[in-house]
Amino acid sequence: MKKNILLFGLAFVGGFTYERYFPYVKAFISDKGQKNDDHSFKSMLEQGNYIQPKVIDIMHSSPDKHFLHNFIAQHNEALNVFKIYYPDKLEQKIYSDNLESEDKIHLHFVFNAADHLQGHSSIVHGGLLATLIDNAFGQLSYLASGQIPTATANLNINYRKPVKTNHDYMITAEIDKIEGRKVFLKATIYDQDKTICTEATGLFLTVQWGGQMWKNALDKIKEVTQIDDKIVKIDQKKKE
Ligand SMILES: CCCCCCCCCCCCCC(=O)SCCNC(=O)CCNC(=O)[C@H](O)C(C)(C)COP(=O)(O)OP(=O)(O)OC[C@H]1O[C@@H](n2cnc3c(N)ncnc32)[C@H](O)[C@@H]1OP(=O)(O)O
Repeated sequence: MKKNILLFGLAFVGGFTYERYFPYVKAFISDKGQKNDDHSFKSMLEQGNYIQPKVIDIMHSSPDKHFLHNFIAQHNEALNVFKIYYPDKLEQKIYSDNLESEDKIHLHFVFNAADHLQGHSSIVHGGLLATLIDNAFGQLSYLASGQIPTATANLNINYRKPVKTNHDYMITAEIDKIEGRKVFLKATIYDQDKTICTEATGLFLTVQWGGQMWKNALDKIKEVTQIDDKIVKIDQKKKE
């Protein structure tokens, strides 16, 4: 009888731990099923000490996926490359809730759209570019406003040159200014020769709704990071 209770207890704790942490641990160790891990901007970003935000990996593997992550997961063949980068210094600050207003918050987002996303033949649909820019702005404004959710109030896009399918492009998005609840942003899409293909500006306003799943994902990262820290400390003690 005691043995059965013990086994039941172990199964419960094991199941709970698996359910709670597995998606997040998996996100850290998996290759996220990317068809192509390489792209034209990789060495430039590595040299600039850019890294991929862990929260994005987590959204890919988490049941709380939002629209773009669902879209990518469900249409695995739509984007050959989908990678978001920001300065490595920024990551540590975000997870330690230590982001300061003078930190120059920006991100780079490399994408390569497959034929599935063409509008005209071999040209990426402008609506997809708007979506990618909108999402980049959403992420940046969320971080810049101290992890308060924001909503798109205004988005302006100038399509200067066609963006081709099956080619690598980089979106660079940055904060222009912040005035109270208003976050003003700007973005540019470059091709591999640094030619500007698309320019955008946006106004995002902080809102009371919609941010809980991102907050949960960030909290999970903090928990997993704390677990990692503890393992590192235990390993260090063993060596001493
Ligand atoms: C690393 C990553 C971490 C994860 C990150 C999370 C990623 C998430 C990514 C997902 C991203 C997905 C993103 C999405 O898809 S968000 C979904 C699409 N957007 C919406 O659904 C928003 C719909 N609109 C609204 O709900 C309201 O209109 C909002 C909330 C925007 C403002 O209504 P609210 O009642 O709150 O404010 P207010 O009207 O008193 O105005 C306040 C001030 O703002 C000024 N104003 C307002 N509108 C405009 C305008 N259009 N141009 C210029 N100015 C404008 C206004 O004049 C006033 O100025 P002032 O008189 O005070 O000077």
